[in-house]
Amino acid sequence: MATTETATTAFESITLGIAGGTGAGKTTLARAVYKQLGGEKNCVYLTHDHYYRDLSHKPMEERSKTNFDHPDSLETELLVQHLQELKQGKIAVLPTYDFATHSRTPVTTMVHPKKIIIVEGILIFTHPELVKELDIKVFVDADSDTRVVRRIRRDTVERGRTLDSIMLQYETYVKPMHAEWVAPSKAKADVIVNSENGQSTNIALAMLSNHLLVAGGILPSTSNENQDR
Ligand SMILES: Nc1ncnc2c1ncn2[C@@H]1O[C@H](COP(=O)(O)OP(=O)(O)O)[C@@H](O)[C@H]1O
Ligand SMILES: Nc1ccn([C@@H]2O[C@H](COP(=O)(O)O)[C@@H](O)[C@H]2O)c(=O)n1
Repeated sequence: MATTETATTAFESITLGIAGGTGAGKTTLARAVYKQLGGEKNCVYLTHDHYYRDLSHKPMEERSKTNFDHPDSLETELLVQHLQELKQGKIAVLPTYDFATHSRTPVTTMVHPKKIIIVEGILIFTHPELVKELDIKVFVDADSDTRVVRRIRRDTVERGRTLDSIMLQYETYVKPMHAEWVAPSKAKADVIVNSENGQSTNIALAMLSNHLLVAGGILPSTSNENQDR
């Protein structure tokens, strides 16, 4: 049957949301899926981390005492706007963020719409408007001891933090906000991945990649369910 395309036809894309506590392995899984699906050829990668509110107008001491684990610390409405623009086939201009200074950088990234949009962040399942935009929701789970050890390693190496500051921030904000916001948001997930277990992560990667390649129209379905009889 012939189809009629109009200028208002929505761009067909499928969105994958990856949530989970700090250090759970969200970025690792999201990057692996992105790579497996052909990288920038087929995918856009959006990290909620780049939407932290800019604190450059505040003194440094005040900035570092901010609760970055509460949903209000992020400009999620801008992420939703970008997601909607991409789904409508429009270009989106994304912010970037500097964890060392707790501020947005002057650099923006222009991204073109792609068939697969990957969105990742600790709090992405806590915002109803964002949840509505996600077709597949994955929660990456790991024990809190595992996550805190991973975070210490990462934040000292990549985010310019001291051990004392990481521990203080963890006790004051990260742990209580995880219990209040992140852990309950697991109920929104379609799939829960156990990142303590390498095999679980590998299986999830293979299943998600296969599903997205077909659902995103990159590979034809091998199922004969829909064939004419
Ligand atoms: N399944 C895993 N097994 C072992 N280490 C992992 C696993 N997933 C992530 N890591 C390591 O833990 C650290 C934090 O992972 P990351 O993906 O950045 O977590 P998140 O984005 O959830 O904060 C990284 O150093 C990463 O290499
Ligand atoms: N200026 C900031 C902003 C955020 N954080 C912490 O980042 C964590 C989320 O990132 P993950 O990659 O770990 O998921 C979150 O727990 C915030 O505490 C920060 O330290 N400084």
